[in-house]
Amino acid sequence: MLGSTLVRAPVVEGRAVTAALHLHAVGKSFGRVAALRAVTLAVDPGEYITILGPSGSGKSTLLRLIAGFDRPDTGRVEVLGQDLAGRSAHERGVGFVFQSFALFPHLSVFENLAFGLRYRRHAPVIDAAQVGREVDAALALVGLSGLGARSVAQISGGQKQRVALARCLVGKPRVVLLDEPLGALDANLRDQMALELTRIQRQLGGTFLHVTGNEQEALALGSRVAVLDQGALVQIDMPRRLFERPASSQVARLLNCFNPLSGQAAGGRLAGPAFDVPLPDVAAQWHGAALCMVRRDRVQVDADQPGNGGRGDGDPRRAHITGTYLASEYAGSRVLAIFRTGAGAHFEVEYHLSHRRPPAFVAGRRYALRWQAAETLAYAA
Ligand SMILES: Nc1ncnc2c1ncn2[C@@H]1O[C@H](COP(=O)(O)OP(=O)(O)OP(=O)(O)O)[C@@H](O)[C@H]1O
Repeated sequence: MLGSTLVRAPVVEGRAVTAALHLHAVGKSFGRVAALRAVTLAVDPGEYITILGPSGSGKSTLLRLIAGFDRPDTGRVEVLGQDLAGRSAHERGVGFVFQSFALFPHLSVFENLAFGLRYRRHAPVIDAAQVGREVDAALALVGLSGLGARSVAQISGGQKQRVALARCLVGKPRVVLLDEPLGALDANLRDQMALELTRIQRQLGGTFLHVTGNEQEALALGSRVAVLDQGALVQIDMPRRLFERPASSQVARLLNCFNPLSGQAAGGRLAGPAFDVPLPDVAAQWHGAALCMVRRDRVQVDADQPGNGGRGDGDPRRAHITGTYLASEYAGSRVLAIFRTGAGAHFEVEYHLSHRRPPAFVAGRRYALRWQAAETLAYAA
């Protein structure tokens, strides 16, 4: 089977002794732009790591340095303990799946896979029967058995994505790099292919590094998620931990599921334009500029009670602000209800339809938006 031939790191008493991929303080600048700043990351064999970052955060640069398409200015890249400095892209044993698929358009699906096997510099496969077996195994792995004779011009976008993945895997890479692999697919295909990627990775036991700007993709697929911001790795954590405890307000913003409230902290409360809400206990003694992040799915919406001065329903640990309902966005199993606060900012409340349904809000009407102080995240600004 294809998976059994992938190179794995030695394991002692169930613990890997060598990282599959180890970046040591890798830095890269383009002129005055620091694309990567001392990035250090160790990826265990068999891990599926997602790298989440906004546009321009250095995701592609990072992959290009690992793949050997570009060289770091500082630091080093190791695969299974070997320093890759001075090794060309062909000699690294690192596979790359491009967002644009980068297939040879004039070749069949079979030939797209066979090409790399026959013409690679290190250990080319010349025996036609062996080429056939390896290509068939890779096509079976990605669910494309029987499609080998088809021209790549005659297959769908989803199938192209699978061919691109199979073409990478047929070379038995030690590490698989995926550059926004779902970016070119429509929403249905994206969900399907996301499941396929994790199935394939588990089946192979391979090491995958997947970069994306989509927080849901990063959280759903990664066994750990590394967050890249302005060229620096700002947090590496399991998805649940990252979601519940973003290390900074930048990370929380990137997760795209919080409402930010900036104001002045004093006396255990955060006061800002048109709000005055209790801070969580960790920030009870704070004094000065601060930022609270309120999870969209933790907000309760009720009919507003006029004249309460924004102090809420008497529970001092429960925050209360007033918002005017604007509109809702429906996204499959979720609904996002959008309100405007007294300060003119948008405040969003998320309803997961399997848990709770939104009431019938009336556009232009004022509502009370409430949450528990203990459930907010506080950051010094
Ligand atoms: N060849 C280059 N020459 C000059 N600047 C570059 C080059 N490649 C990248 N940069 C700059 O380095 C920074 C990081 O770019 P990079 O493409 O790695 O980001 P990214 O996170 O992959 O972005 P996107 O998600 O938009 O592809 C950006 O400021 C970019 O403009």
